[in-house]
Amino acid sequence: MSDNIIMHDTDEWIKEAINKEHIKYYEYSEFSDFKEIGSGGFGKVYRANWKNLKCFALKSFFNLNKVTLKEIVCELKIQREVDYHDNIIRCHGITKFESAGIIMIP
Ligand SMILES: Nc1ncnc2c1ncn2[C@@H]1O[C@H](COP(=O)(O)OP(=O)(O)OP(=O)(O)O)[C@@H](O)[C@H]1O
Repeated sequence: MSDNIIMHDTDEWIKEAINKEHIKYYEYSEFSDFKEIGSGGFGKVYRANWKNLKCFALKSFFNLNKVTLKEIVCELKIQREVDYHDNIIRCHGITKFESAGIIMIP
């Protein structure tokens, strides 16, 4: 399988999950007051207000390439299996800013 196909499949998995409402899509413009709170191997983590109603942690990615996309899909699949547990941080959805995808956590 070529890299392009992997990229396409992974991208399609996210689009399909959003279309089928397994993952909620948030408009990036609904967030404000970003504050950097941490960083990991794939990118930075921000705290931001959503519609001035609620705060979320937003996980951003330095480089949204095929490897990162595969990691995002893998993390979302694992989260789906374990998100019933109180000690597991839930993924609330996904948003997109320019070329950088961001996953949200409460
Ligand atoms: N939901 C959250 N609430 C508060 N802080 C968070 C949250 N998620 C991540 N952080 C902060 O951001 C840092 C980086 O988190 P992230 O999940 O990106 O990386 P990691 O899992 O620690 O490392 P890697 O990405 O290399 O596996 C954490 O160590 C933590 O300080």
